[in-house]
Amino acid sequence: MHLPDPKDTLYDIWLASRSPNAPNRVQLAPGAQRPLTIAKLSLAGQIIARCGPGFFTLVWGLHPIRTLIMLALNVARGAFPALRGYSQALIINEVQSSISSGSFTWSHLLYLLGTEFSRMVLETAIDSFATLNENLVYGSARFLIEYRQMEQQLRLDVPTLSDPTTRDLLHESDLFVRSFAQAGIGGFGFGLLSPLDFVRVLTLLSELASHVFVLSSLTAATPSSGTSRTTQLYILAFSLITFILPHIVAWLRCPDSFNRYDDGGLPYTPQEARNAERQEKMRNLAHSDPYRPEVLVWGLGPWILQGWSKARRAMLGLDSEHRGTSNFIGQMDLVSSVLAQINFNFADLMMVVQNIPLMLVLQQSSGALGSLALYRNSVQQLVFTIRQLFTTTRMGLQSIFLMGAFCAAMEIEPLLAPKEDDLVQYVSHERGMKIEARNLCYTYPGSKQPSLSNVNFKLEAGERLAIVGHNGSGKSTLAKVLLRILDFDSGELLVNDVSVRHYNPHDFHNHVSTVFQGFSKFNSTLAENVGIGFVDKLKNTKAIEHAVKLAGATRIVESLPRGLKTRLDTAGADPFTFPSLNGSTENDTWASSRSHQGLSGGEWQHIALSRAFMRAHRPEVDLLVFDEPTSSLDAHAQNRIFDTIDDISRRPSGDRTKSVIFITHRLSTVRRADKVAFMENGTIVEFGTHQELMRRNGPYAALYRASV
Ligand SMILES: Nc1ncnc2c1ncn2[C@@H]1O[C@H](COP(=O)(O)OP(=O)(O)OP(=O)(O)O)[C@@H](O)[C@H]1O
Repeated sequence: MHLPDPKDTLYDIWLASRSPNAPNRVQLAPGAQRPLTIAKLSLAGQIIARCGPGFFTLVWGLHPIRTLIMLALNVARGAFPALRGYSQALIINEVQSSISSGSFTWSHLLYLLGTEFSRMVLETAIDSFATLNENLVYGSARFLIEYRQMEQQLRLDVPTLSDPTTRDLLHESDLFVRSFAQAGIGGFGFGLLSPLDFVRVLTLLSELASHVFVLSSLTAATPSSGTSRTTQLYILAFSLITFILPHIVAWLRCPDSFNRYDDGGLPYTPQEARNAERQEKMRNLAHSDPYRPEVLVWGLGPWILQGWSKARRAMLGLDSEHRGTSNFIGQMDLVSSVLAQINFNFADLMMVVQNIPLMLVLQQSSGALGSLALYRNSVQQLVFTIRQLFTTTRMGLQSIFLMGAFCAAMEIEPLLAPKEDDLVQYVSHERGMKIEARNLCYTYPGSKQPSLSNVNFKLEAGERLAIVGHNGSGKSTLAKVLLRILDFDSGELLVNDVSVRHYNPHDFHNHVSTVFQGFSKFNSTLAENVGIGFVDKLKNTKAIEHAVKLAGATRIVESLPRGLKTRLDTAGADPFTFPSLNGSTENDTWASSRSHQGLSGGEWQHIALSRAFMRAHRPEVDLLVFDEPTSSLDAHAQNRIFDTIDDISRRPSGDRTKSVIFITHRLSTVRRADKVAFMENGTIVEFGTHQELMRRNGPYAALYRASV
């Protein structure tokens, strides 16, 4: 049993909360409910102690007065149902006694109804004000939490996000954020309880207290009846038991239905998590446009439907296939249905028994009908409130763990960010970036084979390096390591004679420009697709036109119906529509959808190159990395791109100002490089000028001869 240690971080505590109870069970799926054990309660206590005060101060600081009003009104709201019942019972009692005494008048009845109506108006007014006030407090808190989450998400780098445990942490942190989405709007969002919903607990407690008060005053109503206090207590206890018993029997039949969130929205067991994942995967395959051609060509429809329906049926508990296959399970079904019937009959019986204390109350309160109705209503409400409190507390416990995940996620530091003491400011080199790799090794998380092993090379400032090699030899991985997208496991990478790990990646990225092999295609305008290469100039049409010209894409732009403003159709490659970054007023989706335009693979490559050229020519950029920049371009376009890269990376006088690395399978372009690195099995096996390597007559020479 893990008990928190003062040295444990929030992350450790969150991690411990996910460990299963029994040693042979698997780790709880992200979002799965923690079992109710002493150890887990102790962890929950630690989370509250560590991140509760900070969190609540944060939310409290948004609207202190409104939050106070919200708390007070939620206590008051709790008394409303009992008050309502009480007031309506009084009316019935008065009408009953006036009829029996012969003094009934319609005007008196109207007066009573008028009083009740005024009470209702007042209650509604308070309720509306409370809701308005609450929405404001909730809205601000929701924004703050979502903002913090977005801010942190954007700080995190690829290695941090590749860690499976970090991904689980962020998943739970996201559930916490989602719990705010519907907080306060009738019920708990996604079956989750946000910390703001804790005011509901106040309401429930106050509701509970008011029902108990009404009930005790009813049973103690007529001392003249001669019933002792003990008997009155017995009556109350008896009626409570008769109302609670059916719930207990139902719980014995199916404890899970009481334990879990009742919207079925969250996975509970690892099996459910797997089903949820499969269901989602199949749904995406069915709905997503980019997969459509292959779904059709390979005839995947039935397979998708079958996979989805199996997972979905299991999620919805409709999996009769499993139930029908085994005799034992069949028998269990029979037992279960008999139990259900017994439970049903039992509930019927209880309805009869529940009337016994009612009769006693009726006898005590001189046969007042209002009291009878009030009594019955109060007991029902009381049981309902107790059950709600139980569910809320259970959900509350889970929300504490999710809050722990959120707070722990906020503390994650990006893996590539250097510690403050190690930080070195990047200083530009006049001739470009100088790079030296010493025994670089890297294995992707979860992979057994290293993708880079003992990579050694040296690139002087201003030099051009071509990286070539067979598929899967590690070229793109090396490019990502050099670009500080990925870290390396061992070895050294010196940039301008300083270990690259000392640079802040954000600072370092200001000095590079690149085209990735799998560059992004945004479902947005052409201008935005290019402009995001240098966000500062996103609204600068001239800068975008210049970049487009450098990439030789002017003809493409001119051929489009709305030029730079044409929305590029990615055929769903981008799952979400790229938001209008430049605050464009083009909000007529219908009109813009008419001007959607698809591009060919080569045209898209021109757009990606334009994006890189948005900043490539800037003086602060010291390194250009192109991963297969011309793989889809014709020979003329390819030559023009390499000429442009050449122009950009030197002054008019001819002096080099930028280092260039390009990865290519088109070996005819390699002659443009000063050095060639030939990669095999994750390492550089040959390094030198094209002529040197040809003279060596090794694997590079063989590949060159085969391809040219
Ligand atoms: N995200 C990943 N996770 C695990 N392994 C990966 C990942 N990406 C690449 N690899 C593996 O790393 C190795 C090198 O891949 P890389 O993409 O660097 O090769 P490449 O030389 O660029 O290939 P190509 O010429 O086909 O583009 C391959 O064996 C590949 O399977």
